Amino acid sequence: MLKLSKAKKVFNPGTINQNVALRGIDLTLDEGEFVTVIGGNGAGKSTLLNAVAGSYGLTTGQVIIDNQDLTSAADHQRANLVSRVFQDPLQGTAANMTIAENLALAIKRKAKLSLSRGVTKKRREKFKEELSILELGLEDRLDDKVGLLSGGQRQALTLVMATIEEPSVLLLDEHTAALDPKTAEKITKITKKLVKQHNLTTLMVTHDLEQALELGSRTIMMDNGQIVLDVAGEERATMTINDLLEQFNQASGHKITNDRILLAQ
Ligand SMILES: Nc1ncnc2c1ncn2[C@@H]1O[C@H](COP(=O)(O)OP(=O)(O)OP(=O)(O)O)[C@@H](O)[C@H]1O
Repeated sequence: MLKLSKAKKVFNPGTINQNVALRGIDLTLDEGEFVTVIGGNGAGKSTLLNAVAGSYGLTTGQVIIDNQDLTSAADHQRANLVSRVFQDPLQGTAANMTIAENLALAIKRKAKLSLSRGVTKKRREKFKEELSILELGLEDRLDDKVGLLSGGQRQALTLVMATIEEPSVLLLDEHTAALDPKTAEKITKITKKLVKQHNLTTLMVTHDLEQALELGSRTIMMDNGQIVLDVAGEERATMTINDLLEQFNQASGHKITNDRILLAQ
């Protein structure tokens, strides 16, 4: 469960560069709920994820995960609860380590075991099992260096690393944006499978409106540091991209300005 309560973030307060990035966000994700987040440039999407991850503190308001108030906890203190996958497929994995060693590191973060103890026979079986979900054949390449993998394979591995220990909250930060369309589609499918398999509470920022409606069960749109639209259920299930853009225009009073969304249309 994730709950943001009256979350406000002001950058450079009291200076000429003061910028209110979040204007009192109230957002609750139930256990296992998968919410997609869209919005224009500078709407506050990254700031929202950063606030959950603890990359920086909120100016006011609260972040609650599994009924624990983590508002003042730093990112390393939230590492056991929050996993995040970034846009760059090279960011989440260590190129000069093997697939098995990378996965062992992901487990070690929680188990506090040494790396050598991390790659046990039993764990190799678990890694194989997890990797087979991807249907990329990585389960047969446990001892290959990650640097040998393609961008898409690395992002798929990053997703397994982020989900294998079943974090309380999974944050996906435009994690398919840097991939070619075909690979992005594969990673989208893998995301769906892994989130379902582990029943993860997930918040995903995307500029791909089709993906925003395809994944998860609820979509929120942000504008100027606020949630201006929150759709789920039957309404969302029958929604087209045009409907979504139209509703955004009505709710925000202007057309969406996001270079990447516009390029993708
Ligand atoms: N570290 C920072 N210092 C000062 N201002 C910041 C900082 N990070 C973000 N901002 C400002 O906060 C606002 C929200 O930014 P944020 O990056 O969250 O938007 P976004 O919705 O992710 O946009 P985009 O889609 O363009 O990446 C913007 O006005 C941005 O300039």
